[in-house]
Amino acid sequence: MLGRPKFVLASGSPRRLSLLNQAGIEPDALRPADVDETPKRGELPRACANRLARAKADAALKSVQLDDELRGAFILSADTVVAVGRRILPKANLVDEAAQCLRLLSGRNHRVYTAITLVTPREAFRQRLVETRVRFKRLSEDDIQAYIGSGEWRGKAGGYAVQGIAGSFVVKMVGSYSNVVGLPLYETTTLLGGEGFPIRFGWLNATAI
Ligand SMILES: Cc1cn([C@H]2C[C@H](O)[C@@H](COP(=O)(O)OP(=O)(O)OP(=O)(O)O)O2)c(=O)[nH]c1=O
Repeated sequence: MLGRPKFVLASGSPRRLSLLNQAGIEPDALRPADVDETPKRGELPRACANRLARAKADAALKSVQLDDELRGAFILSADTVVAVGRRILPKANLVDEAAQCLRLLSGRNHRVYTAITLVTPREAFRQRLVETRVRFKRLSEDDIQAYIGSGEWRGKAGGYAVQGIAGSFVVKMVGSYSNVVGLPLYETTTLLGGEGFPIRFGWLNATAI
């Protein structure tokens, strides 16, 4: 019997790997793509997420094509963008960037977009864009400084990680939670299943606590 098709995650994000694992998918290889993630001038949030997910998939495909073990694998990439209106928030790497993001998000609604790109074994590209609306409580300057001290914002789009302390900032969320963390699990598994990748939860060992 043929084994399951190979699967490559084109991401260096530990969150994406753990979300995939949560859905019962263990990648055969990780191929993080080194792409310039700077939004283009005037680029809208959805377009930016779509473009970057596609660029990560393109880069991973090039590396997979050169690898005898992985050729013909399914490849999945993703990009998460946090936006207030048309404005794309940075992936915060500096304290000032994170503090500015949090001041902007305080007491307001924002949107989190994750684009996923799937490359099939026949090298067809499939793309999905998922949107989640999030409302934060009002954050005092003390809240912001305490959060900055946690360091949890580092490398995160919009300067926060909902899976940590910032989960308690959320007054309301409309849409997928896993999408905010970085990989929308319903859309990912549906897309993969629709392209013939076996999604069989029966194979799983239960991990929920
Ligand atoms: C909003 C939010 C983002 N994030 C993370 C998800 C992504 O890892 C990151 C956004 O950056 P991305 O550029 O989407 O991903 P990445 O550079 O971390 O990984 P790769 O390109 O290799 O796949 O922010 C959280 O972990 N929690 C959150 O609540």
